[in-house]
Amino acid sequence: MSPVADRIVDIDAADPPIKGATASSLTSLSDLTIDADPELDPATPDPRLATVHHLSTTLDDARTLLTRPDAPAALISTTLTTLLDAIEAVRALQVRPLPSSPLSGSTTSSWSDASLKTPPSEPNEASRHSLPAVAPSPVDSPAVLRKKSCPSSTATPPARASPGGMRARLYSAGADRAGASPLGPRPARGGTAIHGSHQDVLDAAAPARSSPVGTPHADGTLGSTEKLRGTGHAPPSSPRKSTTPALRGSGTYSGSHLGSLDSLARPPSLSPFGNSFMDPFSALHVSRPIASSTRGSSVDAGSVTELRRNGTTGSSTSLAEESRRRSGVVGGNGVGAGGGAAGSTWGALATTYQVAKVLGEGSFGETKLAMHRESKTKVAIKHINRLAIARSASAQRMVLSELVALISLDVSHPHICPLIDVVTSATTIHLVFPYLGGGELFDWLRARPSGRLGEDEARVMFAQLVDAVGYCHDKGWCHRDVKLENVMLSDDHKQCHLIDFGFATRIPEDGGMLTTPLGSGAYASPEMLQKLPYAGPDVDVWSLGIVLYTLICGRFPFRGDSPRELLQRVVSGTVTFPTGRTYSPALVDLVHRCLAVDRTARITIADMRNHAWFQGAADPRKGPGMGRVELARATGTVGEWCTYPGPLAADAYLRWVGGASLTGDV
Ligand SMILES: Nc1ncnc2c1ncn2[C@@H]1O[C@H](COP(=O)(O)OP(=O)(O)OP(=O)(O)O)[C@@H](O)[C@H]1O
Repeated sequence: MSPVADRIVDIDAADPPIKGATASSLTSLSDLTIDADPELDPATPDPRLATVHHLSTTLDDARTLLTRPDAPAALISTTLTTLLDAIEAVRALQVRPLPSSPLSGSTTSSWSDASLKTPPSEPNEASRHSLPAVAPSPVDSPAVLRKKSCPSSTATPPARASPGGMRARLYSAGADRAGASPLGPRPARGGTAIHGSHQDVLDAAAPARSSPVGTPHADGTLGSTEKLRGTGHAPPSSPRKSTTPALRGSGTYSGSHLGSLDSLARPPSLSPFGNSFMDPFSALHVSRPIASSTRGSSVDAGSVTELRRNGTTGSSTSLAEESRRRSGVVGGNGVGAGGGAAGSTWGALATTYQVAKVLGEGSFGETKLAMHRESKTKVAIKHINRLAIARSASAQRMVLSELVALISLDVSHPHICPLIDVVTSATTIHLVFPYLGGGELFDWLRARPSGRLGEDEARVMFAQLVDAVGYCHDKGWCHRDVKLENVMLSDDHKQCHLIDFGFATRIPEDGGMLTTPLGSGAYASPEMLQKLPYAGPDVDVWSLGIVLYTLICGRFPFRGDSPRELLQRVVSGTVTFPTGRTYSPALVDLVHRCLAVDRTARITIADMRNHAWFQGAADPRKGPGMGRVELARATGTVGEWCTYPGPLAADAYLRWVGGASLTGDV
């Protein structure tokens, strides 16, 4: 069943349903029950539903494609283009949620301890009532469209223009069931193979690519982590990865390099792929497997900078510059073609958002702070350079994964940073997220004088993360890149939010196994490191164990001077805690259960929720800094409205959160 089939779409529920205008009168949408616009000829299919449905079927197709590790590059490219077009078409409908909604229950998973449940909704009530009125859309006249299931659709009709406002209330009717697939049945088998050549990067026998900031250092202090994907060469560089010094560099397994947390400042990354082994630009650059990269145990940050420079083609031209230079040349393989805003540059984006400073640089472009013009809400916009990804099926697959996963997961979990809008131009895909001002958990932890958290503090943070990951699993997705760098913090550092779903994939529902080794070195499970099959949730639990240990101890549990050494230590099953401090037995037990080498003996998320370490704790999601945004989402309010499709409801979402004191200049 498609996601739309699980959901009900009400368009201007203030209108009484018009009897008789049901599925039977909408021949091309025969399995829909539609209470239609009285102004609409009952015999005429409502193009809005077809547009929404087209997005649904496109998402289904994309989901299916992502289960095929061997999917042809051309098909990935076409699917991505089709999905972007479909999103753009729905976005053009200007469907908006209403400021109130008959809400279903919270979508967050429950903890065994009642005290760990989602906070009450009272504070949110006030914010709901303070919402500004939603301006009527010029698109449509009132109608109620209730959708029960989706037919096939091949075309994306244009939005129908008519006087009056069309407002949509979107809420989940069934997609939030635990384990229910918002995109239909789970794939029979197999994972998301990024790219053929990328599957061999985890050969533990291969010499490490050197970096001082890679993964666990020999003393276990925090270096940043290196993703275990791809061929290991650095793509064309840009001098900035993040505006804040942080350990996100081209990490390796170098371990003889000792240093304090402070001394291991993250060097500016030269790679749009940051710390990744994966090559998103395989067509642009000759693959350089890890084995051929510079080896050695440790180098300093400057050395790494040089190494990474040398690992590129030597071009210092940033992707953005290259894109600008070659504007209009994109689309060779279809990625640059199409899109509702294709042909323009950033015009469509500028209409809605005022883009400001660069926050950091991701794999395919910069992430920038911006302001939603109407609500004055701060957002973070991830700009994905279409030229850059057009050259690489693996890069397009990552973008496709992130889009499909985030739209599928919607915005209904308080600790997953939601995708709230997608704007497409000829040269760039803009993914819009709520702005999270607290930075990465990694940086925040490292900046603390002690470099670690006490158990009570860690429990609150970790519980949120476990809840987020468990939610993904319940929805049939595994993240596969859970790490401190992919957890963003709210302004007050009380709330954490999982980001970066580029490695996310569907969990095989038939007990099948995933086989693609992905992830980040320090957080990679034994089966990832050994290129063994895995179920999906098991690798996320391992990564959570690494996160928990690191939060408490201020260093990674495993370290090695090479992938082989790291692997040896990982599979040894020996986890030691720094001496001189005391740890509760429950904590030690939980860490050991998460880091069980045998993945079948590893604790599950469900059992983690019942674990003694969480018992009797205060609600991990109740923090003094929890703001209206989080409250709204925690109670399911905004999430329920905006549950499908995420980008569709961006405008209303931003209206909703707009009052949450995010009104400063950007
Ligand atoms: N919602 C957000 N609010 C504020 N800053 C953000 C947000 N999302 C991402 N950032 C920042 O933007 C930068 C790049 O973003 P992001 O990590 O999403 O890119 P990426 O392409 O996924 O990176 P990676 O190379 O790890 O795959 C990071 O430094 C991150 O701190």
